[in-house]
Amino acid sequence: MELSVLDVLLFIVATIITIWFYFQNSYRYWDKRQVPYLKPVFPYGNSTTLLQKDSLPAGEVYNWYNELKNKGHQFGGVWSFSRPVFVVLDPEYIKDILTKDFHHFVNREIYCNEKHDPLGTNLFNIEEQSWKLLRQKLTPTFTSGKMKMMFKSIVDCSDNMIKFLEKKSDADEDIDIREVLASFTSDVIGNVAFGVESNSFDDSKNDIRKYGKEIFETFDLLLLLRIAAQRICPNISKKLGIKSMPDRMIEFFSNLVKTTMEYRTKNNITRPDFLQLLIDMHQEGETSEKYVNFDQIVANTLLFFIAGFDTSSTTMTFTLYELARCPDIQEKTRQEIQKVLSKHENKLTYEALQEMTYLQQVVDEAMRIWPPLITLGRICTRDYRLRDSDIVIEKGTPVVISTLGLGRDPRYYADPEKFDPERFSSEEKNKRHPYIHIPFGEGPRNCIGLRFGLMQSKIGIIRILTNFRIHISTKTKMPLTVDPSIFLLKSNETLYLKAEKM
Ligand code: HEM
Repeated sequence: MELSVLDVLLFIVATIITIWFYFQNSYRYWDKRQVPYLKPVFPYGNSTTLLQKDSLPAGEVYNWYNELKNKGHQFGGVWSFSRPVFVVLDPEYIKDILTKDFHHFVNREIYCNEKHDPLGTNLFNIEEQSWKLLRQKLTPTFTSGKMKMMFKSIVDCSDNMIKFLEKKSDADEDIDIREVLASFTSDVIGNVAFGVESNSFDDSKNDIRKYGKEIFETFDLLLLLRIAAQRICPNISKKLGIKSMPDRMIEFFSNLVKTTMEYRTKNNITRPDFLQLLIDMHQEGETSEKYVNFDQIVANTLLFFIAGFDTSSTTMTFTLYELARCPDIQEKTRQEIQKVLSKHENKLTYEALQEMTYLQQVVDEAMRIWPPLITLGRICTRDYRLRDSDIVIEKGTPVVISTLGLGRDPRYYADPEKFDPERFSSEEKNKRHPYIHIPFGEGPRNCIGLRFGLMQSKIGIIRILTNFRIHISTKTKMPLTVDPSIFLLKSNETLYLKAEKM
């Protein structure tokens, strides 16, 4: 049977009309459930940031937070394309979802395909029982004892950064501080996750740094299409078997782990790092409950690298930005550091770090304004009735929380743009709901690397502040603004600093 042009045209029109009806039906979802909502636009729903050039959807949740807040709501419904999404604003509801009723919200809605992409199946992505088991196995890797063991490696890695900054200071050159800190954290995580002694300051094109850049800084149309497909029909996109990263990247990291494992086993070498802890678990054998297989080792060392290096360098970048803008606070922080160090024979030790309480306030305040992960997400895994209401969040509904929105909400922080570490004194902290400041997430699925992330960020800041006075270069366009196009926080402007030797 031959089809005429008219048949084809009729088919296309019928398909468009069917899709349109499907979307319109979905756009009645929140109204039917008496949940306040933001008006959607066909076919994007409320994901209109996707319309912006070079834009991924990270910033949209912040916009949803503000729009719902301005209408006086504590929660609300939106649509990502045709898919209903639940946005939570109120800290007490956030506490229910992340902690108290966690068993209804165990998973994240992240693309994860165990069959086709074993290396994408890491702790961040996997679900339910598999997640629970792996989290139990990996938790002992992040105890304070293990952090103490890795402390010296991090301090040693910071030497190269200080040497680099000294050269820049002598030449009176501007410093792209984000790039410097990304090199430092890339060296640290390369060292503790893969056992590689890299120096990104001498060899800025080394492979670990190169792939790190690629993971976070490459915009790719395929990725954008995949996100759109996932949101409209997550089950179908899962079955397509697309991998989470390019084959050559997977191959590079698998080979790196394989070679290091073989070398250590053959030469009977052990090192104080994450990789060693995973190798030890692997060597316990399949019958042990601690056992992790080779793919799990690669997937999770890679995850530590991805989750650990950009988040920490972002924390340091924005802390230094605020300290450079506020010389008095910079001086106060330096004085505390020097006072504590003098009590510890001028040695930077794990114990000395724990005593620097003002530094912790400074980092908290920087993460309030600039949380490295601006959105937290969960997927409802069992129907859930919202406290004191008849509203039921149905199984399969994505739930999102804006850490950026909470941190900049004037209801919680007067003059939210102002950098003021006093907001995190114990007295001030006690006045606020604890779920307003959650830069590491909360509940059983919070950041497993919190201790490590804070430790390496503080070490970087201490090393810089004890060697240099920092200033904003005139080359920096101020004030910095948030780039909504990527998953992790970044500013639209490059932050250039000047470092003055002390
Ligand atoms: C300052 C640095 C860091 C920040 C701000 C940060 C922030 C976060 C946030 C917000 C989450 C999501 C939590 C939630 O959904 O409730 C997370 C999860 C995670 N982070 Fe971090 N992170 C940092 C450093 C690290 C480091 C250094 C590592 C590893 C070495 C790491 C590994 C992970 C992992 C594995 C998860 C997923 C946990 C799970 O699903 O069980 N993070 N992080």
